[in-house]
Amino acid sequence: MTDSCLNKSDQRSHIEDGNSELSSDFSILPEPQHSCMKGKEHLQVYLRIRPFSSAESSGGESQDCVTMEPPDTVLLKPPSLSLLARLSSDQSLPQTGQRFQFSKVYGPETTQNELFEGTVKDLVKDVLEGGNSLVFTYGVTNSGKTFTFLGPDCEAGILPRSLHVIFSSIHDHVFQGLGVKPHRCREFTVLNREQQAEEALFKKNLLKQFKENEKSNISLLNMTNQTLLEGSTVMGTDAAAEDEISLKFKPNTKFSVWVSFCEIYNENIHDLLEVAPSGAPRRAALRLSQDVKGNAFVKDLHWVQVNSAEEAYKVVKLGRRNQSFSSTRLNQLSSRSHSIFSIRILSVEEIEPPRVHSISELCLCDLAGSERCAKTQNKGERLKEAGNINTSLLILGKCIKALRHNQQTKLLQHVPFRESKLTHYLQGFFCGRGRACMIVNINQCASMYDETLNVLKFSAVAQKVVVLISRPIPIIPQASCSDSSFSRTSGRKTVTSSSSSSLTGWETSLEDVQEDEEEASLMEDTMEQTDDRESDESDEIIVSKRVHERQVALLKELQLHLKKERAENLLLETQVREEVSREFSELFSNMRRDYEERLVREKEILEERAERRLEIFKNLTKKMSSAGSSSDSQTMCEGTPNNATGPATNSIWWHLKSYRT
Ligand SMILES: Nc1ncnc2c1ncn2[C@@H]1O[C@H](COP(=O)(O)OP(=O)(O)OP(=O)(O)O)[C@@H](O)[C@H]1O
Repeated sequence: MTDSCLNKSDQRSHIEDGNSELSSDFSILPEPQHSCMKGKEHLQVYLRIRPFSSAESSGGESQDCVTMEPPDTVLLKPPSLSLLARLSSDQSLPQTGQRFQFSKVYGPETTQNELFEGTVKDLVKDVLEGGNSLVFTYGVTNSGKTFTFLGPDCEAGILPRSLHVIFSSIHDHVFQGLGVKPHRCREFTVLNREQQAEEALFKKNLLKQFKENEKSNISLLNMTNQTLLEGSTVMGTDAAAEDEISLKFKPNTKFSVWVSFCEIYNENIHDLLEVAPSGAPRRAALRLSQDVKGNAFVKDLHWVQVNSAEEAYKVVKLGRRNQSFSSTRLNQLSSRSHSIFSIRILSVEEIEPPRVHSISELCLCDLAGSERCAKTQNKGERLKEAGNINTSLLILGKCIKALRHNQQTKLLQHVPFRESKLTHYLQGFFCGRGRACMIVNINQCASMYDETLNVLKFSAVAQKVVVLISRPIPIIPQASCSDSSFSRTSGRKTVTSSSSSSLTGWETSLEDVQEDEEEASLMEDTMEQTDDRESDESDEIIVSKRVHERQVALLKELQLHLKKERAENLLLETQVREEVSREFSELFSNMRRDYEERLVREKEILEERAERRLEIFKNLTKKMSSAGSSSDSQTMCEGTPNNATGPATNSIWWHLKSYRT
């Protein structure tokens, strides 16, 4: 049953793709109007400076280009050999350097734990409380993004630390059932027994694959001398009891945690948890779809339910193993794709059937590094990868710039979210889905000065972008089954708590549901499904009529309110349109008047000039006839004045010449 539900909704997604709301592309991040909005804040931008490697130190890379000015500023000075420095020395200009400000700057000595505590932990807390958050690492190749994101086992990065904190905070409140699963972008689906068995099998096979791969991982590690894929424990010995976040647990409420892992490689999305077809070099490309609200989600992406941080970490490692990375001149283990690890937490009331109260998400992205092909000396496939990486990062830059522009001026600029898969996927987080944080990584190498300067300039713009933070409206927990279900025998369709809440999200409200016909019909589909499922169970009346009537009355009242609001909006829009067209026609008629006046003036000037020339010509002919000398006139016709003919002839010759030119 749910299968067909999924199919239908998936088909719908295709249609929605075309109907997506363009308005969000012009997002100016308006004042929060929605009841679920919490506020707005600047995009948090943190800077991490990685230490020199021994090879870099001995190779003369250390030229004091980067100076930290704690807590939030960095000074970048050109090295003696950089292009800019050459220019400035040529022109005898002082080499001053540029200052950049961040939310906070973390120096080379910063430990992984200090960075996590100062940047991501707060976002994890927010997600555990029902919010949505995005964290992404940004920087040039070999700047330490993957180290920050994942890190070696002995120095776990932000991803394993987030998993550790999530599970140590919810400890014995993990919902281990497979009855509810995240669906699309902000919904969930209820699984029947068969589907639950399929989920369990998929997870079992995945973890089995992990075991099989462990041996080959170790041989890979020996080859590359990297530890990113090693081991199976989260954070090794670094884990501490104080890492957990204290939460207020509602009675009977548990947390169902699901994870997914995908990469964007050469503008194609691949599921890193999918087994590649035998012989195929790569997994099938997945589609980026949208729900009716224009929220992007990856269609057919696998979501795996995890019961512990260790289990989740195994999934991370397995996905990482499938990710595209290769050796370039600048980095032995360079990520050739943007990887996106998502953790969705469903807050579930443990009753029969389970009821979902909220869905929240922590999205962690490790972006591939921008690179100069002259420096990496990439060729063939690597060059193509680099081109795609640079293009998508460029578009991210354009989006950030346009968002910033739209916040500063009234004239809205198009935000090109859809020009790359990465920005399209992340769009929601820049337009009110939740909090966003960027960790900018730089290395201090003198040879990377120009690239680092560009990264810092981009960060300075990003730092000023304001993002809306919305919180999901919690689904009001219903006291009992009888309060939440409609009677079959009263001629209505059965709605279980799950279907009524399957539209949960950061921007779902009654308004959304009623406004959107597609959403409503989707809800009806779900109703039908549930209807069939319930029909097997009982025909009993399980409705509290009083509650039902109250809800119907509320619904009618809201509908009326909505109609009124729509009418008002329509009126306002008409007025605005009229005003705009009036202003434009006034502008055009003014322009026309101006042009006409100019034309008249030009005509007058031309006439005046023509008359003057005629006058000159007449005078000339008069003078010529009075001069009378045939030899003079002959000389004039040949175009050469003759000194012997006297000043009058010369002056005529000069006038004629100037008249010709
Ligand atoms: N804070 C740090 N402390 C110690 N070593 C670091 C640190 N950050 C990065 N490194 C080391 O620097 C090298 C490059 O780091 P990393 O692979 O994370 O770069 P990257 O930005 O992800 O590169 P790419 O974009 O090419 O994948 C690695 O050897 C890593 O171990």
